[in-house]
Amino acid sequence: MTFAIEARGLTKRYGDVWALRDCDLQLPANRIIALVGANGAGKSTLMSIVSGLLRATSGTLLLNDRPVVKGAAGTGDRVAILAQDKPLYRDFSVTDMLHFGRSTNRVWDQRRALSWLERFDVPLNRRCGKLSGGQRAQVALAVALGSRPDVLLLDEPLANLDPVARTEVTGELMAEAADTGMTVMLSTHIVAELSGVGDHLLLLDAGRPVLTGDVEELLESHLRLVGPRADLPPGPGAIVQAQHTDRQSTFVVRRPSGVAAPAVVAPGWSAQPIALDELILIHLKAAAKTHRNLEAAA
Ligand SMILES: Nc1ncnc2c1ncn2[C@@H]1O[C@H](COP(=O)(O)OP(=O)(O)OP(=O)(O)O)[C@@H](O)[C@H]1O
Repeated sequence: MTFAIEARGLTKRYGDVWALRDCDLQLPANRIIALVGANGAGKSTLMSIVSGLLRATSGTLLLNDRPVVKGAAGTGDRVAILAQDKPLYRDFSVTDMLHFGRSTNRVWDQRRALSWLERFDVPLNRRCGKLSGGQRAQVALAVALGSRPDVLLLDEPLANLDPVARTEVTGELMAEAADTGMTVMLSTHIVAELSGVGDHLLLLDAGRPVLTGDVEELLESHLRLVGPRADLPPGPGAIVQAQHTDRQSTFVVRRPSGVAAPAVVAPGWSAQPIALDELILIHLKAAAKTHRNLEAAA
């Protein structure tokens, strides 16, 4: 199978700071990948390496099966990155920004860039410096889309958008990905508003992937089991979290893929689904506990 983005042992160190640690990743093509992690987790670093702007300390990164070399990202593949500080010229009108996009990109799709701006009612003759933060984000997105990338990397693109625009943007990006075969990787640390943002998840913690997979599959495979005090949960699955009182135990388990959730788990036990934002927080807590244990053992 060809993955849009594949990493093997990918590591990036800035002096003694490990931004990425020995990451193995396989991310599918033609999807919206939500790259989630706390501040400093390594999201921007990963995107910069994927885009060819930054060299990894060690390891390999493949884009559509071809190695990415700094300065020549995935030879033959078009990669667009939209960094956190959206690069727009304040004195340029929106139309000027599209001319700029046309003159600085090998491939340019004016219709695609324009239809994005029209879709979001961005005034074309207004100077970028006079646009709202959300409108500036839309212009930067339109310029990135105009370059017809195979892989579009968006670093915190939703931060300046209101909740309605956020949902619309992610919906439109999913439609664009379906129409064109583009893969989108979109970073965010707004866990509470993650629902519907991506169809594939990559959760980074302290430079390491701690959870990755199809969002629907992840939601289906995780269950919260509540029952009488027990050392182990009933049924199959890896324990992600265990909490106990004198009389009751609560486990969050990740069941093997393809195993349907049972209607009744075991006598006295109940099973509940877990929302995505909660699932992410549970995995982050589990990862932090593992780090603490590893540090204590070292
Ligand atoms: N140029 C640099 N020099 C030294 N350390 C750096 C540099 N860039 C990033 N780092 C460090 O690498 C780690 C990962 O940073 P990165 O910017 O990739 O995280 P992030 O997940 O994108 O964070 P945020 O959500 O805050 O943008 C952090 O500890 C950061 O301080």
